Amino acid sequence: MSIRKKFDLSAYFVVGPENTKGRSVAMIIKDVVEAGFTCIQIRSKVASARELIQLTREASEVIAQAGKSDEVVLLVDDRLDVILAAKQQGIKVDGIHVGQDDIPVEVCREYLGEDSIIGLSARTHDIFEYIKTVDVSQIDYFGVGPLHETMTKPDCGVDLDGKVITRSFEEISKIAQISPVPVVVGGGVKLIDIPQLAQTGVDGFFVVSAVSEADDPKQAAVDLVKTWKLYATVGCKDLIEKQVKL
Ligand SMILES: Cc1ncc(COP(=O)(O)OP(=O)(O)O)c(N)n1
Ligand SMILES: Cc1ncsc1CCOP(=O)(O)O
Ligand SMILES: [Mg+2]
Repeated sequence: MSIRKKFDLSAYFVVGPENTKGRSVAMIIKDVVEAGFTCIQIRSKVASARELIQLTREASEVIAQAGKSDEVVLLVDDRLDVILAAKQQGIKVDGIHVGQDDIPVEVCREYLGEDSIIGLSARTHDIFEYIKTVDVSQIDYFGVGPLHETMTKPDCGVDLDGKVITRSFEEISKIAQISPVPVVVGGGVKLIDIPQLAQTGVDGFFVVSAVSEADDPKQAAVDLVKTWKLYATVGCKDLIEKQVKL
């Protein structure tokens, strides 16, 4: 079965060489894959096309070595050219994430085919109306955020007036209810946010710095996955009892 039909967005790690404090991107990806993250996105605004292809290759190998090529998806941010080159070189890459000003999703679908995953960042302005009405026929999920302002992407959530709009848990719950496709939330997400985020009904969280800048990325990733699983799968009544066991 195509991975597009059964992928899991719950724990999503976005990373590039500018995020790792000089440490190996591949080693941190190995940590998060072993910790149980389900999606990996290669994203760099500084790496060359060839560096991005190499990072994609290394990520794909790390996922394969963990025996998780059929369950952990590997996406690349923005760069359809990089994905096409990687695929031509035999690298298993599962799709692309694009934003509102990036290459259109219809073009991505045409070049990547029906088995690839395409994620789209939701528009900031009038987000509820946008999510309810935009054509989602070519996309597999929405990226929504930020939860908090973030130095990793200072322009995330900038509205028409230039101000950053962050999303409350109430707004995120509403987005989860109205969205016709799965929703993943990121931007400033830290471990402390996970219990409330998991209870909003969204399909997952995405992080960069909570893992990539941690002293111990593996432990940070384990804590995020464990906490998400705990809070996403229980009802409010069970929470007090379960919290004791955290
Ligand atoms: C999962 C996820 N959601 C949102 C984004 C942001 O993408 P975009 O709006 O294209 O901005 P850049 O990441 O390209 O700066 C993302 N990358 N991943
Ligand atoms: C890639 C991206 N897209 C929206 S916010 C963001 C960066 C989130 O980084 P962090 O988890 O460090 O706040
Ligand atoms: Mg983009």
